[in-house]
Amino acid sequence: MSNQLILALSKGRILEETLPLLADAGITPADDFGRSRKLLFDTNLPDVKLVVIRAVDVPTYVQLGAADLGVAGKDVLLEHGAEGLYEPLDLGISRCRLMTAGIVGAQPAHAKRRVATKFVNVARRYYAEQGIQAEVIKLYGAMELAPLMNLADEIVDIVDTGNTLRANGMEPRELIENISTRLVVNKASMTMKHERLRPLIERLRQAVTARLPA
Ligand SMILES: Nc1ncnc2c1ncn2[C@@H]1O[C@H](COP(=O)(O)OP(=O)(O)OP(=O)(O)O)[C@@H](O)[C@H]1O
Ligand SMILES: O=P(O)(O)OC[C@H]1O[C@H](OP(=O)(O)OP(=O)(O)O)[C@H](O)[C@@H]1O
Repeated sequence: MSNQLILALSKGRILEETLPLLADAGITPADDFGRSRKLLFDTNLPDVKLVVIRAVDVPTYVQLGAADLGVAGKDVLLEHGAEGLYEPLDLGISRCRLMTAGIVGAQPAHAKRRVATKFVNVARRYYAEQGIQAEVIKLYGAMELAPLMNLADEIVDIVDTGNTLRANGMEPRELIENISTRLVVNKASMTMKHERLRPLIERLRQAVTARLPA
């Protein structure tokens, strides 16, 4: 393990909300951040580097110790599994819900419910807990299209405003989990680099707390 602390950030929507939070915690990326094709960045803190990767890859980097810490949606963490990871902090950003959804008014047409989702592990677990037989179909995006094209009876997906569902004649059904973005830490790093990780986690914790309504 190197002497650097590597923080893995989720690209996209989460990144936009993570950067102001990092700034509040006194962590700012080097000047070229966002202006180059680079993926590994220095910060104002000499021993902290950032990597910016796809959201689904963050748990893998942190679990396997390529990164010491990571910022990832709870949806992604539930799907990946928690092995080798601590989750010390809810960052309170990118809030949304993981839900089942279907065509407005439609009843599942098949004895074994066909469910399209990119969250296959979450979906299998959820339907098993409900005692519902489900055939889970893996998709990588545009889940809302699947019931319209009769590929599936239902989807499991992220819902925020509900606009995407409404725009496609669909309705939210059951809540599976409330989602927000979490800080995750590699378990071995937490032991080996505790002295340097602890103040960093504390700075982030204070930045999160400062945003809570009084
Ligand atoms: N509509 C939403 N509102 C709030 N948070 C959301 C919403 N959609 C997704 N999220 C959260 O943001 C995370 C990343 O979403 P984003 O749409 O940027 O990436 P993605 O489409 O899953 O990733 P990629 O572009 O790499 O395929 C999700 O894992 C979830 O935690
Ligand atoms: O309830 P809403 O406010 O409409 O948000 C839900 C939508 O947001 C996410 O998609 P996103 O906009 O990130 O697009 P993508 O995942 O397909 O890239 C998610 O996959 C839903 O489709």
